Amino acid sequence: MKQFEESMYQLIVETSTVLPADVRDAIRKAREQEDQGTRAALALSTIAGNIDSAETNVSPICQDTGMPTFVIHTPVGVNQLEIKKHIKHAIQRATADGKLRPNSVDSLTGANSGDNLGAGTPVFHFEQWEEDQIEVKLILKGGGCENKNIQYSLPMELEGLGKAGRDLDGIRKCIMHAVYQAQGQGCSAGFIGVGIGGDRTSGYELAKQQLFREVDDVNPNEDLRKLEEYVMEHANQLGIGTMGFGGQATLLGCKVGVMNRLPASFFVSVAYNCWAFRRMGVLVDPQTGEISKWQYKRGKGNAMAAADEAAKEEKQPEKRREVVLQAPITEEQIRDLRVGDVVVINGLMHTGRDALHKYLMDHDAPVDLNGHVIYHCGPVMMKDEHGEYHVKAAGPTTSIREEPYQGDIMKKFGIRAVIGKGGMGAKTLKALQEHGGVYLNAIGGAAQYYAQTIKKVEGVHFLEFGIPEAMWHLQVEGFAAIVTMDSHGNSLHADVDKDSLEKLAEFKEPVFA
Ligand SMILES: O=C(O)C[C@H](O)C(=O)O
Ligand code: SF4
Repeated sequence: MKQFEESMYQLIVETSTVLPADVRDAIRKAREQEDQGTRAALALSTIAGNIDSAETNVSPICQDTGMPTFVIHTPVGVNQLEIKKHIKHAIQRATADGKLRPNSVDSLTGANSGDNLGAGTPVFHFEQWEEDQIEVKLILKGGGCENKNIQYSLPMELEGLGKAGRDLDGIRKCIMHAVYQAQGQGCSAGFIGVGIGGDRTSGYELAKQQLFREVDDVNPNEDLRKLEEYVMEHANQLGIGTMGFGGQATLLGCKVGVMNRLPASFFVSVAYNCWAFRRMGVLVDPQTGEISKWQYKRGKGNAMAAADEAAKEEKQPEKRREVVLQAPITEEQIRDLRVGDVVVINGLMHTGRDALHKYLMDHDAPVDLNGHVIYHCGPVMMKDEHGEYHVKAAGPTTSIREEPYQGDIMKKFGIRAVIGKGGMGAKTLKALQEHGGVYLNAIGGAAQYYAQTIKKVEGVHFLEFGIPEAMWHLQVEGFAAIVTMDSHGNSLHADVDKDSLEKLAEFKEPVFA
């Protein structure tokens, strides 16, 4: 079955680098709804360009290639142990080739296995079926959107929505709340899978299974069909928008499944997936190991940027202030920036995420950070034959995880700008004001777009933290991001959160009585 391993390799590469047609169509529709020149439209056009680049470069759409999760149906008699072995080899190969980021981390020591294999990774779900082909479906769901999954236990009281009971209307409220609480942190506009019932484990599994449904399929259960339609219409009125920048498109898909529960339990489990909704499937001939059919309409050759050009001709984008900065940056330059400005960075920036922030709290930095820029990013890197590193994908990670550390670290080292996505909280906002700092929101998932701005990897520290967590020193040119938190106490994230909570409260009255 040598060919089977090759087929699995193809499936993994396609899933990581080519967004399927139904997802592309949903993103296209979202773009049509946004007014040109708004922050949301700008973000969506970057996303569209990024989707095209990933396909052209055969490189990851987003640097977080997620938890590889395989759902496999086999004819009776097929050896499932062999299948697992071949898939594991294919995963190792795809990781070595820079199509997957090494993402399997020891939960106690923090050690990265380096090849995406380890206890519990990848995830396999096997089922037998009566068909004569093997079906393998794969989803690569990143950590940022995984963190926005949520499970409700009914009855309960929900922020903005009041009591949610054990009925269809209570479920409706949970789903609306799930979209609200994700804000832009899971790289909205997103897709949700909802599982009603089960226990805590099977409920989440059911929610994830829904993500394998096509975006435009119709739920055969009449109640659930109505619920899905309601959510699609009303969640998009919350005004969260792409990347939480505000706007019309917040949710691109909602799929709901139901299963039985215990009398005492009533769970509503929601799996949130970012716009970089990477899932694909294949049918494989068990004799030859070759792919006989792709299970979703593929996105290959279905360019996103063409729509962009058409849109540009219609309306002229609104002008916004653009400020070019190069580190070291002065406090005066930072105090001049306001929410809404576009900052273009040239020169040096340093990556840092969870492990580095924790480390810097009680250690010195290995390089001078005074006036410098920290980028919340865990890139995909490849080393060439001369030992030099090259960036394969490098979008931002969710910044809020650094909330306990960020303000202190900026003050301690004189850092002037932090780049990430999803925004930060009150503690950081206060520190930006006191110290003279700025938060720049990059477009989550646009890993190819940002990789192209990185001209050279100057060096690296803390490689022992693993590739994503290491501190990479990068030379960039034309790295653009939007000021969403400034040194005057303004936060776009706080504003959007407040406005969307008010809108959420408008959906308090019962709909499905
Ligand atoms: O781990 C990453 O690079 C990104 C992560 O998926 C996130 O959304 O924060
Ligand atoms: S960075 Fe955004 S697009 Fe990438 S996996 Fe995380 S949530 Fe998804």
